[in-house]
Amino acid sequence: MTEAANSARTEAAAVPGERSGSEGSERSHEHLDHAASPVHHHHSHACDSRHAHGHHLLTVEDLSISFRMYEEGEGQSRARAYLDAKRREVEVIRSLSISVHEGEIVAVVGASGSGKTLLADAILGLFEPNALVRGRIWYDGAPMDAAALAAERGRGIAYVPQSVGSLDPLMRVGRQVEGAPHGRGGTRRADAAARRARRRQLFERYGLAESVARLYPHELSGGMARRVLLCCALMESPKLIVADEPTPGLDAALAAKALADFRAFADAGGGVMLITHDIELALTVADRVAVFRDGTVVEETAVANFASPDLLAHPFTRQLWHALPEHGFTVTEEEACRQPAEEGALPERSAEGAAGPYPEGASSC
Ligand SMILES: Nc1ncnc2c1ncn2[C@@H]1O[C@H](COP(=O)(O)OP(=O)(O)OP(=O)(O)O)[C@@H](O)[C@H]1O
Ligand code: NI
Repeated sequence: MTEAANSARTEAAAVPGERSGSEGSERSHEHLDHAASPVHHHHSHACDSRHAHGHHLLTVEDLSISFRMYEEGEGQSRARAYLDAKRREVEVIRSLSISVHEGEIVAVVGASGSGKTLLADAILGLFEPNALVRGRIWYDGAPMDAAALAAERGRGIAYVPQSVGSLDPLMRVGRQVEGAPHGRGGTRRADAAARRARRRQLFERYGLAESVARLYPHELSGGMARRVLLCCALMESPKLIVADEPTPGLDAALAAKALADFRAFADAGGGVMLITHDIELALTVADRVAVFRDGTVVEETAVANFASPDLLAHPFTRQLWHALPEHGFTVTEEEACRQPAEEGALPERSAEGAAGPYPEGASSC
């Protein structure tokens, strides 16, 4: 993608609806510490033995993200205000490590609010003004700080954001997907034509009529907007795609198409981090699953290990296994609130009082 379109999209992506602030992106660079030397060949997780993976495209090590809440402590001495602010520091991601290799899809599954989008934000170099970020991130073998990550956004690392509000509201979606052409004169015209052809191909693949290219984002339905975001990511030749909940709003056929495209992208040597709350979906397409709970990865395991709960190491992952519809019953809230001490098989229960696929549910715990 060329500079203009990329920066347009980048700026848009820096203000994705809910809770981002563009001013925040620069502020916390110094907090992503890079003291250690690159250790990207180090494996501490279980790798998929079926899958002869290539090198690490992405390694996140010991990532922690906290938010400072500033409301308190005003009108007091600075020292007092500092202490109050410290006390109001809320850690949302803690000691998180995860990696994505060439050729694989790693699904990140976890309940709503467990920190999945924050992980994506950190990988894309998008930080809130009040965020404190610590840890190490390597992309394609190189240690990265926030600025370096932001520079890869839309280039080496494509992002399918969760919020459809991240499209540029002032640009027709066709141009937005195509991006501005590279080069000068004839080269530029050829590049523009090639981009248009590629965009048309993607629109056709995702059932977007050619007339959609002339629409502005606010004229799209939610599902159309999501397909446009997918087309944006697939337009480029990134090495890594970070897709945050890319399928809601798509019907089954379109969702399957999107997942098949991620699969093809990975099979061609790319890496995909597929963030989803839908573990069933994750199991159909991913090579490995990183199970998220309360801001950290409690287990990173091969999809094949979901064949039996005995192959799963963490009690929470086993609870997820038991909660899969094909295993006949779900976990009640009471069980969900129990501590990992009760590691054995959960007693069989009816679906009554089920807390959904995530044992902690919406958290009445
Ligand atoms: N700027 C912020 N200040 C304070 N807390 C924040 C901020 N941004 C996010 N959080 C908190 O961090 C937690 C994780 O949020 P995140 O969006 O990463 O969850 P998620 O796993 O992506 O959820 P979902 O599945 O609903 O998208 C939430 O509790 C959220 O309230
Ligand atoms: Ni999210």
